[in-house]
Amino acid sequence: MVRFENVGLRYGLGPEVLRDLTFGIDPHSFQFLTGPSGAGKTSLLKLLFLSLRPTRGLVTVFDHDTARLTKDELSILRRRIGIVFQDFRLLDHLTTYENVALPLRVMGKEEASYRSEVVDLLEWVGLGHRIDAYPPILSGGEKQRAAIARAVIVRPEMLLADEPTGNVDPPLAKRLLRLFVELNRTGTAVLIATHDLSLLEQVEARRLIIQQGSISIIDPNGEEDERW
Ligand SMILES: Nc1ncnc2c1ncn2[C@@H]1O[C@H](COP(=O)(O)OP(=O)(O)OP(=O)(O)O)[C@@H](O)[C@H]1O
Repeated sequence: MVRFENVGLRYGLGPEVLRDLTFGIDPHSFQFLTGPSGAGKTSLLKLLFLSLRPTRGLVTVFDHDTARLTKDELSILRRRIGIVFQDFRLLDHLTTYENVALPLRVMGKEEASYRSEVVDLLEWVGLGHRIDAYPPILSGGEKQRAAIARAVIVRPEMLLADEPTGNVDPPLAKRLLRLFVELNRTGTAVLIATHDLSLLEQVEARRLIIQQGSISIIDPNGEEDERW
């Protein structure tokens, strides 16, 4: 589904913040991305979401060499990827319901075909009472849950989440993790960037560890992954 070969990234004329990344993400797989603050997790997510291009190396997503794609082709590929940004990126002039329904509207679906699904999902993430509220009056944790609901509602082929439980308490974090696990069971490849050790302990999954811009991989058996 995704393949990185000797990928490096620098911002402007600065030092390389990611170097020599070689790894892959399989369809239907589940993995965590961990590492100290500033190690390069968000930068790696941006490469995966095709919002940044590498300064060297090869990034292949859904069998496309991303360096050869036009802007329009990139945005078509991006629709197959769901993302939960660390800063949520909800639209303040739309209600919680409208924010979550937006990707379905953009896909041209009729509201009657998705309304109950959106409402059910909002109730599941504990936002049933916030359906008609606008983002500026939501708490950080409520915004985070709305952002997660917006990313999962379309059942993307790959879901990327940047610290998706950073603003909620442990029981709610567990519930949100279950949502990601369920989504993964229905076929979505999931990658969750997190510092939260208790989250990592709840699911036996592959770990991509970024340290000082380099990657190492631990498979669910606790051994170095030999495939890449
Ligand atoms: N737009 C940018 N311009 C210049 N440098 C940047 C930019 N974005 C990130 N960096 C630098 O790249 C490095 C990696 O940052 P990144 O945000 O990817 O780390 P992170 O692992 O996600 O950190 P955190 O866990 O704190 O969110 C840092 O040194 C950061 O200062």
